[in-house]
Amino acid sequence: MTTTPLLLETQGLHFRFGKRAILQDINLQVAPGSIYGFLGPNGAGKSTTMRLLLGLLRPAAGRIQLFGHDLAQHRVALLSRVGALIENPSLYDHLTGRENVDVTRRLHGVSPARTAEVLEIVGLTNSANRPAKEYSLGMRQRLGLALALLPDPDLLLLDEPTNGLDPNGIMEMRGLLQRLRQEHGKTILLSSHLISEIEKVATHVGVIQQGRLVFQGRLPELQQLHAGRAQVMLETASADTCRNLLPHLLGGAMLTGASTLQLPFTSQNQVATLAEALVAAGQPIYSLRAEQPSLEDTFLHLTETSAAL
Ligand SMILES: Nc1ncnc2c1ncn2[C@@H]1O[C@H](COP(=O)(O)OP(=O)(O)OP(=O)(O)O)[C@@H](O)[C@H]1O
Repeated sequence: MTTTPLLLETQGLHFRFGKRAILQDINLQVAPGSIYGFLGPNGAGKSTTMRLLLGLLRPAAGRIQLFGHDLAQHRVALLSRVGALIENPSLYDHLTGRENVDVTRRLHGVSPARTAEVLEIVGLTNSANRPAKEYSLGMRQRLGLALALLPDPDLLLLDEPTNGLDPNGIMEMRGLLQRLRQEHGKTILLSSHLISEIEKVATHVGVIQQGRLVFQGRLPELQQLHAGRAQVMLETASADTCRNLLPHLLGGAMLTGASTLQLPFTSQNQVATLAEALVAAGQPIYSLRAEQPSLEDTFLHLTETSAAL
């Protein structure tokens, strides 16, 4: 996928809970400086993968490499360069945002000046003296991120960081992730079950379905794959008649109703040629249009294809 050395790589990662295979042959490739969107429906194995990457679970087989080194052999040193937000952050509700950061800062042995820095990065400077119990869910997530940023990690692992946030909270988190990448040089692996979320922020995407990676690449590659799924929709009097009259143009079309046909879109010229041929054959055109399925639909298609394999 990339020629630069990878910041995070898994090779043939397998994991089982008891006899049940949860992850199979996961080969993640996360390039430095990327925002890698780890996308999959609920239960696909995103959280389990994150836990493996953090050394919280042990793989049944396979290797995890962080910063070019084997996690199993250099666990403590490598994980000291990783910040994580895995579930809702555990905060002391009666303490202020600043006090919450300070407690964790002392545990990390980081300099006192870092507290104000991380609060500033996550945009909580103005709310730093309010108790955490007064924070919105979005502010709590950002405070959790501030804690994760204390040791200035190179890699951030964020499991569904926008889950449960309102649209405003989602936008703030998105802006924050972009700043962390662009201004602070962080590499970010973030999971989500919503492609609409990933699409707005990720540079790379990995799609996981039922414990298998079914797509991995740059976001434009996924979008290209998506563009290739555009369809021509035709509404006429008799779909069957049109198909019989124009086998060279409509032979591969799918009947979606007695009067509707659908076929893969190849070019604008294809649509124009089809319109001319229908008119020449004396068939009415009630509507003829190229239609792009939603990106959500492509994502589902990817996962359905893999399920069928
Ligand atoms: N402790 C456990 N014991 C047995 N099975 C588990 C356990 N934890 C998770 N699983 C199963 O592992 C699979 C993957 O779960 P995981 O939480 O990694 O999925 P996910 O993609 O993160 O989904 P979600 O967004 O719903 O958390 C699911 O089928 C889940 O039921």
